Amino acid sequence: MPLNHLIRDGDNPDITEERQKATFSTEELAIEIYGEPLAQRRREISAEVLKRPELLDDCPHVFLDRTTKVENSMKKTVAVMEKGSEICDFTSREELGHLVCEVFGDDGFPLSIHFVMFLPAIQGQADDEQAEQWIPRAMRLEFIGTYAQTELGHGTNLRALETTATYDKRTQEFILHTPTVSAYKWWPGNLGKTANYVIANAQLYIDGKSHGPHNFLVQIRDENTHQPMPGITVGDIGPKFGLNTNDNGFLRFDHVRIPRRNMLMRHSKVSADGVYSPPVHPKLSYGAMIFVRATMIRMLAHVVLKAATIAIRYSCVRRQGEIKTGNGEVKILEYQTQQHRLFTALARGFAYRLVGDEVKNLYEKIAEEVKHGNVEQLADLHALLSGMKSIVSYDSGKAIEQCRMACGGHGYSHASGIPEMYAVEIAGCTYEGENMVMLQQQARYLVKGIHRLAHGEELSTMLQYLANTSNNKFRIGESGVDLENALILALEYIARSTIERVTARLDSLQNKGLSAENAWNENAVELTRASRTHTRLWIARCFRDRVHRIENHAIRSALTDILELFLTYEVVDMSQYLYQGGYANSDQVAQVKDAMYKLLEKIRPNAVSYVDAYEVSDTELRSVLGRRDGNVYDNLLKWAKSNPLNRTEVLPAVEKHLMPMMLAAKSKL
Ligand SMILES: CCCCC/C=C\C/C=C\C/C=C\C=C\C(=O)SCCNC(=O)CCNC(=O)[C@H](O)C(C)(C)COP(=O)(O)OP(=O)(O)OC[C@H]1O[C@@H](n2cnc3c(N)ncnc32)[C@H](O)[C@@H]1OP(=O)(O)O
Ligand SMILES: Cc1cc2nc3c(=O)[nH]c(=O)nc-3n(C[C@H](O)[C@H](O)[C@H](O)COP(=O)(O)OP(=O)(O)OC[C@H]3O[C@@H](n4cnc5c(N)ncnc54)[C@H](O)[C@@H]3O)c2cc1C
Repeated sequence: MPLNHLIRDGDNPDITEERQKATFSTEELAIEIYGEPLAQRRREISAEVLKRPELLDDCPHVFLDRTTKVENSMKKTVAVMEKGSEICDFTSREELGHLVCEVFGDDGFPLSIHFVMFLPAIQGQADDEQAEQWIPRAMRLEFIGTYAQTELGHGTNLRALETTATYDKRTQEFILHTPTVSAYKWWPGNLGKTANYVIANAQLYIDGKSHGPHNFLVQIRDENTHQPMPGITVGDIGPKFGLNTNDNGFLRFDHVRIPRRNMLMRHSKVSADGVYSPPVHPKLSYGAMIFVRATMIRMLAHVVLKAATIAIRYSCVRRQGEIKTGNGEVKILEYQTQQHRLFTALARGFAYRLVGDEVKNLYEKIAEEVKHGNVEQLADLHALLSGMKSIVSYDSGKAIEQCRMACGGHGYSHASGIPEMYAVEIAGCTYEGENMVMLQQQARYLVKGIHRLAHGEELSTMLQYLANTSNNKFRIGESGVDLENALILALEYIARSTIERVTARLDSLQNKGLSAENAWNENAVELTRASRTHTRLWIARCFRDRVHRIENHAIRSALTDILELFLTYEVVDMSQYLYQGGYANSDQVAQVKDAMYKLLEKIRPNAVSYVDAYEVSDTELRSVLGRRDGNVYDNLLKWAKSNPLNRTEVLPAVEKHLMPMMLAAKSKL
């Protein structure tokens, strides 16, 4: 029985040869990633989808115009809702998530924000009576909802949002209003053409006094006719870099009245006679963002692992050039440069995927406490997620782009599937908080940590390494210090010294009389760097702990290679910081590089098996280059021939424009 369970007859022999080299069971690695029941259910769901043409695309979706893409996704949504429960358990987020990936891919679908933000916002922020009123109807899809916070003029600075919700005591209603063009809601997913209700974030006014942004449930389209409600102007914002199947929208309220009980009142309340009760923590109305920041990590990792699957498989069936003259053309994966760009992407994908599980679990634990009024750990969670969403979105984007370029010219074609993946993934740097802004949110927390330490106050678990000042010398190669430990300590030093340095500079500027705000802005770039080093350390530690917990020896060993590659790559990438304070010398950094290159060689025979074990079906991958069977060239030709420009030998446009021009040119002779 081969260790790689994806070997089939008729596959490209070059890819079969790769699978025969596996040194671990791909099935066991899949179980480690997904857990046994889910690994099995995912395969069953993928097989069921293949049997149902109504869930599959008639042609590659990149050949379609935007209107057809949107229509297709709506048609398939109905098919999923009608038949989906025969295929998967709708109460399991994991199973449903997998079905959605199979059927819709990455580019969006009509219910994405309904499930990802609208429902979570109600679950976290509605009081029990409101939850009872709204959640069952929303779950049954009697209507579709979205989350409308960002405005044309403001997305980051939420305190400056202009939409108002003014309480009218006389009628016990809120009046939602868009006072200026810059106050139009702009960007919410599925707002453009789909949603009936929005959770609108608006400045609450009672008796002329502002109480800051709060969330309100507002009906924007009739549930039966889908026409905009009175006082509502709504539409789609137009084509974007990616996510064009999603109808991101604009929205204007013209004095729209809603009942008092449409303000989400779990945390803050307005009584019938207009008395305002504030929440136990001022930022609890930002809960839906915290939820998405926590869950998006795994989603971003998933895209990296898909891109790595495509590029690694393709690199084993693509032959070009010789390493030793006369020995014949080699698989491009034999080149060290190719291994370096692809295996480091693979390592980041695995790290973010497994760490993403931990982040999700931590979020669920703290969210439950917050629901019961305990907000003690909210600041830690907010800081962690601000850093995580920024590092993972940006570094995943770089990894995906490396995968695309590693496929040469064919990577630039939509046949590879990677351009669309990149376009979707990179949006994660912007949505749920622009990365530079979020990194600074975390930097506030780090600077406070250094100040607490200086005052002898206790540090949260996450920051305790800041007190480890005895870690001041790189211990790579020393007897009794293994590679992993030396690298983790190096990452701790990088983070600690960077945070200390920027805090000292910040303090000294303030001591010289600069205002706190100006001192901050003068150090903003370094503060974001400090944030990055801290988050990369947190990911490294969390990934290491996760790998150490694996019981299956062969799988732990396979993932240890990936972990060590990840750690060496992170240290090399940030090695300039190791020289500050004389922690390391160039020979020691060269040792880390050597270890990294050895790991590339070690990982090479298992490369295809690592991505096979992640088990993304061909349906979901939507890539000619990344096909499981490795039969790329025949299928590239088929893909090109089937594109709409090839439907006729002579394009009507050629007949209409170019032929007359050429005829006219000839007639002038
Ligand atoms: C399942 C995965 C996802 C699937 C996705 C599917 C497809 C992908 C497609 C599309 C994307 C989908 C959805 C996208 C949705 C959106 O983008 S919704 C809009 C998101 N908008 C934002 O994220 C806005 C970013 N801005 C902010 O969060 C805040 O304005 C900001 C934090 C920048 C500042 O807030 P402000 O009120 O001005 O606060 P201060 O700077 O004064 O800070 C005061 C203190 O409050 C702390 N704090 C801030 N936010 C929080 C929070 N959320 N929780 C806890 N604490 C918070 C802050 O740290 C300060 O603390 P200290 O005073 O330092 O102690
Ligand atoms: C694909 C996609 C889907 C989205 N979906 C939704 C949705 O469903 N619902 C919703 O409400 N919104 C949604 N958004 C909006 C999104 O949340 C915002 O675009 C995002 O929060 C960034 O805000 P902004 O556009 O105002 O950027 P800006 O804040 O204008 O950023 C522009 C630049 O200014 C910089 N900048 C801004 N403020 C500061 C500061 N204080 N310090 C330093 N630099 C700063 C930024 O770093 C950035 O470089 C979506 C956006 C995208 C791209």
